[in-house]
Amino acid sequence: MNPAGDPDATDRDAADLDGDFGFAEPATDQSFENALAKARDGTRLSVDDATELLATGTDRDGIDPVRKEAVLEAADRRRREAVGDEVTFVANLNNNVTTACNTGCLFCNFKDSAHAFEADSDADHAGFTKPPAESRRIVEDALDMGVYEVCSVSGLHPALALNEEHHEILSGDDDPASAVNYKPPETYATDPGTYVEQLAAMSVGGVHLHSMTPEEAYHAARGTEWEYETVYRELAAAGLDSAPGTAAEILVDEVRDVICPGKIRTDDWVAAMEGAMAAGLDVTSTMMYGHVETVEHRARHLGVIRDLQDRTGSITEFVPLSFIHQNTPLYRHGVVDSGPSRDEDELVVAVARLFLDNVDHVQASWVKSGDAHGLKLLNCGADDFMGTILSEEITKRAGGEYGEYRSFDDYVEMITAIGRTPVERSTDYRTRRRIDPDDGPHGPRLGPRADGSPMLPERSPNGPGPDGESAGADD
Ligand SMILES: C[S@@+](CC[C@H](N)C(=O)[O-])C[C@H]1O[C@@H](n2cnc3c(N)ncnc32)[C@H](O)[C@@H]1O
Ligand SMILES: Nc1c(NC[C@H](O)[C@H](O)[C@H](O)CO)[nH]c(=O)[nH]c1=O
Ligand SMILES: N[C@@H](Cc1ccc(O)cc1)C(=O)O
Ligand code: SF4
Repeated sequence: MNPAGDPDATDRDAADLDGDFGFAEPATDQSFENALAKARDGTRLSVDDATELLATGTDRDGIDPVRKEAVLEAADRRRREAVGDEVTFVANLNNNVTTACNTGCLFCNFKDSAHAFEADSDADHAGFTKPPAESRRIVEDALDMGVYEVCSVSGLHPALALNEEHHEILSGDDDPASAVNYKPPETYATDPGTYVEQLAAMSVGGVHLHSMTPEEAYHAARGTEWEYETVYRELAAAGLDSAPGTAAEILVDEVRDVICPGKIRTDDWVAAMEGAMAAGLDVTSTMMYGHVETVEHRARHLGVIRDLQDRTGSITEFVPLSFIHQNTPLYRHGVVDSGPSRDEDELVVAVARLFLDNVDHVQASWVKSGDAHGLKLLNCGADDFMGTILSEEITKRAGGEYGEYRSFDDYVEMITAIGRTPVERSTDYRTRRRIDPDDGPHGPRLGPRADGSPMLPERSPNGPGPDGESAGADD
C-alpha cells in the first residue's frame, strides 16, 4: 500500500518499474480455430478460448487481420441474436465530488494529492471538492435538463467517512500512520461531508443515483469490521440506486500489484460487488485494459465477471475502459508507450460479447474512442453507447480528447447512420424508449423532469462546455 499522504508515491513507484513484470507469455491448450468454432456455435467459452480469440491465436505474434475479422463477425452476429438492432444510451450526468486521493494508482491522472487540499497548504492543484449542497445544485440543474441518472465516482478523500459514527471510529484511531487513511474534515479547506450526506444530496427529485465503486465502499468501511452489504444498505437508505463496477481495472492480483498497489485486491472487489447486490442494488462491470497486462489477464478478468454474474445475475452491463495513457504516471515514466490499439479495442468488445453469455449489454464509449471508432465498436458486439454525461474529468485529465457531452440529436444521427435503432434507456435497461429519427429535435423523456426538449446548449452544468475548461479549483 502507498502510505496515505505521500504525494509523490505514484511517480516514484512508476519510476521504479522497468517494464519487465515477470508475467508469463500467454499460452493455452486451445487452438484459435477451435475457440472460433465454439464462439460461432454458441458453446460457452473457456478462459483459454478467450485468450486465443483476444490474441487472434497465441501461435503467432501480433494481431492477424483475417482472424480478427472472423472474431468480430461472430460477435456482431451474437449481438444481433441476443439483443437485436437497438443501440441504447442514457440521459445522464457525471458529478465527481472530489479529486483528492492518495491511493496512487499509476494509470490515473484524475487524482490530486490530498495534501494540497489542506487548509494550510499553499500547494497548487487544479482539482476540486464539492460540498453536498453544491452536488445537489448540480444535480438539480441536470434534472431540469432531463437527465435520468447521475453517475458519481470520486477520489478517496481522507476526510470522507460513511457517516458520523464512522468519523468517531476513525478519529479514535491512535495510530494515524496506519492504513486507515483518515484526517478530520477540519484539516481541509473544503469539507466533503460524509458519503451518506453526499448521496442524500444527490438523490433528489427522483433521479437514479449510480455511485459508490467497490473502492469507495472499501473507503466507506475502512478501519471497521462492517460488511459491504451493511455499508451498501446504509448508502441505499440515503438514496443510492445502483453501483458502478469501476476500480476493477484488471482483476488479476499480479497486475494490480503493478498498476494499483494501493487498491483493494480482486477478492475484495468481488466481495464489495456481492455486498452491493445483496443490498438489492444492480451493478455494472468494467475492465480497464491496454497498459501492462497480457491477453491472458484480460481473459481471466472476463472469467471473474462471468462467475460473479452466474452467482448473482445483477450485472446490467459490461463497460470496456480503453486505457488513456498521455498524462498518466505509467506513460510519463516510460513503463508503457501507449494505450491499446484500435484492433485491441475491437477484440475486447467482441470477446466480451462472446464470452460474457450472461451479461446482456456491452458498451462502446465515445469518451474513450471518439464517435467514429465508437460506432465501429457497435459493429463488433457492443449494443450500448454510454450516456450524455455532460461533464467528464477522468478521461480528460488522462489526456482524452473526445469531449464531455453528446446531445440526443448527435446520438440519433450517429446511430441511424449505421443502420441501427436509437433507444433511450434507464440505467438498468428495464425502461426503454425507441426514438423516431424523423421526429426531431430530440431530447430525453425518461428522466423525472424530462419533457423531450433537447438537453443542452453548449454549456455543461458544472463548467464551461464540451470544448472548454472544466470547473476550476474550489479549494
Ligand atoms: C478515477 S476512478 C474514481 C473512483 C474511485 N476512486 C475508484 O478508483 O474506484 C474510476 C475509474 O476510472 C478509470 N480510469 C482512471 N484512469 C483512467 C485512464 N487513464 N484511462 C482509462 N480509465 C481510467 C479506472 O477504471 C478507475 O477505476
Ligand atoms: N464508459 C464511460 C462511462 N459510462 C457511463 C454510462 O453512461 C453508464 O452506462 C452509466 O453510468 C450507467 O448506466 N462514463 C464515463 O464517464 N466514462 C466512460 O468512459
Ligand atoms: N459509468 C460507468 C463507470 C465509469 C465512470 C467513470 C469513468 O471514467 C468510466 C466509467 C459505470 O456505469 O459503471
Ligand atoms: S483510480 Fe480512483 S483510487 Fe486510484 S488514484 Fe484514481 S481516483 Fe484514486
